[in-house]
Amino acid sequence: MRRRAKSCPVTQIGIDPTLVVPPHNLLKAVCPSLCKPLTISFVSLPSFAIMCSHQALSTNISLVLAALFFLRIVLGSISRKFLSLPPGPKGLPLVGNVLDMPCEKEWLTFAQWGETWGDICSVTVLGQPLIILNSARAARDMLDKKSSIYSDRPVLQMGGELVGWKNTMVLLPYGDRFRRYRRMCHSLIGTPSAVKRFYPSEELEARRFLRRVLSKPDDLSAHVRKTAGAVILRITHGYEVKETNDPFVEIADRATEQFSLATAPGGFLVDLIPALRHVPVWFPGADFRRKAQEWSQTLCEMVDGPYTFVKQQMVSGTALISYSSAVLQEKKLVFEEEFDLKWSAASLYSGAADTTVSAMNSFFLALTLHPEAMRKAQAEIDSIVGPERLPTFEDRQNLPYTDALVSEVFRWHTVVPTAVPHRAIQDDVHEGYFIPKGALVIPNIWKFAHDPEVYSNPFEFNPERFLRSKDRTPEPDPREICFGFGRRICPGIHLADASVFISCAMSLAVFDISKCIENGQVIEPIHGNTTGTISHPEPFKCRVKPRSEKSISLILAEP
Ligand code: HEM
Repeated sequence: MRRRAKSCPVTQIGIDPTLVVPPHNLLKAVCPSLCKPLTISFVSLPSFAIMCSHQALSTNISLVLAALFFLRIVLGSISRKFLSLPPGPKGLPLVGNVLDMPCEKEWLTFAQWGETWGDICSVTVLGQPLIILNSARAARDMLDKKSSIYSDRPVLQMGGELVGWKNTMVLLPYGDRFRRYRRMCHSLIGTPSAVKRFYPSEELEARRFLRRVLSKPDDLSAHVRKTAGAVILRITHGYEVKETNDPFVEIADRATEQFSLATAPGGFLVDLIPALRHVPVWFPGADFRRKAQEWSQTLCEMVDGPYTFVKQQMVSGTALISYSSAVLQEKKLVFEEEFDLKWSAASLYSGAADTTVSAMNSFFLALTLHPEAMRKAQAEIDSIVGPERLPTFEDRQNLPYTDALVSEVFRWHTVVPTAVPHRAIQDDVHEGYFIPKGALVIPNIWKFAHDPEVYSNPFEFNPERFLRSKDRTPEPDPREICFGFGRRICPGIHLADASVFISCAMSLAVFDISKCIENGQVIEPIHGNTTGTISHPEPFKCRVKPRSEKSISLILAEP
């Protein structure tokens, strides 16, 4: 209550054009009798203007405006006392809904709450309000249309503040630095046409992927991971990874693993008691401080190593075209610009690596489970591309089924099921609910992608849902939801889409994917989702073999 009163600039109720519920209706809803004086004041304003002389008019207008201003403050603060958070399960005194919070796959519990409490529901955990959105409409209304309010990120003491991940885009507070990172990303990878300059790198790395799979098909998931790292390091820093023990890939894998540990909910007491971050490193029991120092070191190595590499390549004139070299070649950077460039490039690396791995693994799982979809896509590729070459980006527009299959991969297995929480930068009133400053808003993307009102039989893998036919209009493109919302929407959306498309199309062209047979038994894979901000399909087995001799020669041919 005290927090609301302190940070409640009530005047914004009246002047914020993004509010869905007009202030008067809102006031009427909570306290009808309070609305009257306010309405009268507005109505009577024109009659003042007609009756009075110029000076008297301006004095009167000032008085009326001052009165209105005052009334709004008073009425607004009264009204907010009557407004409540969106509905949700009732919590306990002090700790709130701690015991209701799921330990894993929180998107399933959130979706159940949505069934009971509606598209916008809430819980409070140790005083922290969480607003859960269970429909894409609600997410667009709040996070897209009111993005000036809902674009901050939570403050994480261990991972963000102490280790330093708050300097990467995903945890960067909303503000000037955030806007600079986003501007840089936008100019380099923010549109499908900007991403085109990286098509040759994408195609090259996808070919290398095919070769790795051909030589060691049993290590499929390691190849998927290596390729994701290779693609993004090439694009961000023009760096070509080594086939084994690449130092940058290793350090990045270590840093991202430490990120997961550092940001795991409940992992560190300092996240609950922020004052602990001031405990000196030498203090007995302050293991978390020493761990934070060690992890911070790894993070800095991940950020500085590839950046130093690009700079050396620029000096020697051998730098490949990349996100970093494009900026560096424009001008000499001052300290702050250099900081922005290297941390935004590292943000892209950490944002890209694990997400595309998850999408590619679900592609292989989907084809293992749905050979009919694989055969349709292969027939399409065979007829359009022919047997003499591999598919390229130029073929995409002529491969509608393959394209629909990629869309279905994004929808069927939700890579980032609950996105990353958005944080309200100020108080808001949304659809009659009070959303306090600091509330975390969580879009349940998994639910949006499996909403039976939007996607028919949502648990089926069915690329046809995205194709137009006589008796079917295509279902909505999942890219509109799977990459998040508002000013925090994934900056890698076009790059991710390009990477996943080309790897899928090339793999379909040359490999058959099927269920494994062990000791005469068919191994039936199950589509399960791992818990975590980035969810992967549960490990599964599949068999990948070249479709023909011709496929082998295509894979081995030099580009
Ligand atoms: C299948 C692939 C991917 C999916 C499904 C995905 C999804 C997402 C989602 C849901 C968010 C949170 C958006 C929000 O808070 O509303 C996000 C953020 C982010 N993604 Fe991606 N992403 C993918 C690939 C990539 C790639 C390839 C890159 C880099 C090139 C990238 C970089 C980032 C960054 C830096 C953020 C943080 C943005 C911010 O906080 O402002 N992602 N992504």
